[in-house]
Amino acid sequence: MITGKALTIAGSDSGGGAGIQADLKTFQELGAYGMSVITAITSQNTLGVKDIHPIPVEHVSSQLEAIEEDLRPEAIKTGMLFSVEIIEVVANHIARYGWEKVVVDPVMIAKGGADLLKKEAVQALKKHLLPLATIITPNIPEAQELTGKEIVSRTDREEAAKYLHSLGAKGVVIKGGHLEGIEEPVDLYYDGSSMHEFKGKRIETKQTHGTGCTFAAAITAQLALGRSPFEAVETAKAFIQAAISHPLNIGNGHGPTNHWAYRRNV
Ligand SMILES: Nc1ncnc2c1ncn2[C@@H]1O[C@H](COP(=O)(O)OP(=O)(O)OP(=O)(O)O)[C@@H](O)[C@H]1O
Ligand SMILES: Cc1ncc(COP(=O)(O)O)c(N)n1
Repeated sequence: MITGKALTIAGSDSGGGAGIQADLKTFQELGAYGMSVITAITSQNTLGVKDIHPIPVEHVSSQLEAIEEDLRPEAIKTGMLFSVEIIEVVANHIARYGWEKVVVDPVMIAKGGADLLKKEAVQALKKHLLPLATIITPNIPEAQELTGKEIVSRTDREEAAKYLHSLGAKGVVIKGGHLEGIEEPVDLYYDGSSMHEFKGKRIETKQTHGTGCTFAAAITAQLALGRSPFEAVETAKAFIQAAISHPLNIGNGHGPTNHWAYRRNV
């Protein structure tokens, strides 16, 4: 029986716009049951990241064990993983427990510029986590880091998606939020045989803190509820479009998106 149990393995954002907090709000809005494994505590608001406290690996491990022992997730999402050690322990547990629907959001740098993944951990992410991914959701700078290639054209994005698929990710979404000046930010989704595009309408706003986390969490909630990867990406695109279109206008920097806009259909 599908009950919609969704797990996020990510960092805590004290400001509530990204990370664990964005993920749990998104799960709730889409009718999934949310669970969390915290990898790091960030002291953060809409102006930026002030401090990062990584959680010792044994505590990451014991959170994962507690969930497997009793609550088995139906889909999981990874976000900020910070270090090689945390990536290894997370990947080992996912493989050992046979958790199957895995959304990997390869979070690297916060909007304000802080490193949320150590430089040396990019290779570990590629080696250990990418092969476990049902869907990986890099933005353009993250796709460049993962492929080692500059991405300018549409063809570059398609090639990047195919390359990441060849490394083991079953599905790849290259997000288009960073395509400056383009009216319809297109997210490309490659499922191993076809390239699909999901178009949005660009909103000129600073209120985009946590867009990537929210988008990936919406995919995860949908997978936990039994939707296909295609349906999950389609709904996630509508969810993030609504969340960006109805900003809360709080904080003095990059404000959070509006997680309840989609369900309330505002
Ligand atoms: N200004 C915008 N207007 C409409 N859609 C947007 C805008 N910015 C981002 N998006 C959409 O939001 C989703 C997240 O994309 P984005 O490329 O911003 O991810 P990201 O950089 O990982 O986000 P973040 O780092 O803030 O978590 C994508 O579906 C993208 O197309
Ligand atoms: C804990 C955590 N996880 C992810 C992000 C990325 O979000 P953004 O790029 O919008 O700052 C973040 N800022 N904090």
